[in-house]
Parts: sequence; structure tokens; C-alpha cells
Amino acid sequence: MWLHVYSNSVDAKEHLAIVFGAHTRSRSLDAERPGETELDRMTRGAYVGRLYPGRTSSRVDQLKRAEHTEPAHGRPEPAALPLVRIHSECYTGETVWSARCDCGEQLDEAARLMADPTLSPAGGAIIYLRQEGRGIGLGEKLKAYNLQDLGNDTYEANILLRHPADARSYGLATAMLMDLGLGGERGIRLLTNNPDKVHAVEGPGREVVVRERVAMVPLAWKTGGAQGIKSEEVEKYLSTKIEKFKHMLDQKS
Ligand SMILES: Nc1nc2c(ncn2[C@@H]2O[C@H](COP(=O)(O)OP(=O)(O)OP(=O)(O)O)[C@@H](O)[C@H]2O)c(=O)[nH]1
Repeated sequence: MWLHVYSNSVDAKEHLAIVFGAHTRSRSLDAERPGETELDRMTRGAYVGRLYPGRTSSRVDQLKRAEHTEPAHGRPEPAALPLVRIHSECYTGETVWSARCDCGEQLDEAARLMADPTLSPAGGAIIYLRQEGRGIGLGEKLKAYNLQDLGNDTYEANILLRHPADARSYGLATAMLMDLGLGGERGIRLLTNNPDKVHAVEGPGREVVVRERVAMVPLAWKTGGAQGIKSEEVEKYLSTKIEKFKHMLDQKS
């Protein structure tokens, strides 16, 4: 598993690509940068294989000679398509165990699927975008939670705060997928229930092609309540996603 950090010219945030499997590499990371030394390359993560005390080169050829191994990106690509999840930051659900949403469960489940070579032979990538609270930020999201406690749903609460119901965009995700070599005609499988994501991530010129949409069914629904997040709030949240955000999720699944 590799973690790539992307800076960008749209916002001041560091967005992440969490990459599973040896077939996916970042073009911008591997590219030569003027004036850099081999130590610079290894320090910023532009190397192949593993680091070890005394290693002096980031290069594939030297590694091949030294270790008699095939470089990761010299292997043939598997026939299956890589699995991708575009995930938006949720501090409350992922870090402080809020029972109001299924975000933490979705992040864990995406990683589990991508890390299992029988379920995802071509590996995959989680594009982790720093769009907390559907893009309104953590402070505003906490206000939205208070409005939800006063009887509004997650959609209405954003509107009452004079925010769009969903203020996110996915241009950075498209650019990151292209940098990871996941753009183009071959296509990806996208793990989501959100119809806006499927359309938006493909980009204006269909730079990324979604060949298959893979549903994210809540674990509690799949297991009759034996696993996954269970609460009155999360059920209400999921119903609102289906009714108002038109999420492609069958309540009976
Ligand atoms: N404003 C607001 N944001 C929320 C609330 N609950 C969760 N979120 C945010 O909603 C976003 C959830 O995003 P994703 O997990 O990418 O998914 P999604 O749009 O629901 O679609 P899927 O791909 O089907 O999961 C995150 O940014 C969360 O922080 C809420 O009640 N109010």
C-alpha cells in the first residue's frame, strides 16, 4: 500500500491517494525533477522497491541488477479493472466514531476490498479528498448536526446554513486518477452509490472512464445487523441520501 500526497493550485489542502497493489504508480512522483539528487528522490518517495540502510539509487535498472527482481511496473497488467473509491474527508465519522454517518465504515470497506487480491486482482486506489462535510468544513458541519438534532435532515441543515446541499467538486480526483495512470479508455470500477460522483469523476472530456459502478451497501444491511454501524441517526442519514441525493442504494439490499 502506498500513500501519495498531492498539492494543487485550487486549494491549500493536501489531498491523498491511497494505492493498493504494485501496478499503479504516480507519473508526477516518478518524473525527474531538475537538480535533484538520488537522496532527494528517495526522500520524496520516487523510488522502486524498498528502502534500506545504504541504498544509493532510486532507479529500477540498478535494483534489477542488484536484486534480480522484476520492477513493479514491468509486470503485465492484470485483465481485471482497478477498483477506485473517491472518498471525502469525514473527521467525525472516521476519527471520532460518530454514529451519524457511514463514512468510517465505507473507508474501511473500500480498503478491505482493494487489499484482497481475490476481490480486486488489479488492486485499486482510494482518492481521499479533503472536502469535509460535503465541502462546507468541520465547523459548519457541526452546526448542521445541531440543526439535525432540531429535526432537520442532512440536506435541509446545509440549506438552512446557506450552503449548497453538496458543495463538493471532483476535478482534482480526475486529475489524480490520470496521474496514477487510471485515466483513458481501459477504465475503472468505481465504488459508490452517488450518481454525481460517477458523472463528475469522468471529467469534461471523459478523461477517466467508469466501466462499472460497484455499490457500497451498508454492512448492517448486508449482514442483518451482525456487523457495521447501527443507529437511528445513520438509518435516517441513509434514507435522506436515497430520497434527496438520489443515491443508487436499494433499501431492501
Ligand atoms: N454537511 C454534512 N456533511 C456530512 C454529514 N454527514 C457526513 N457528511 C460528509 O459527507 C461526505 C461523505 O462523502 P463520501 O463518503 O465521499 O460519500 P457520498 O457522497 O455519501 O457517496 P458514496 O460514494 O456513495 O459514499 C463527507 O465529506 C462527510 O464529511 C452531514 O450530516 N452534513
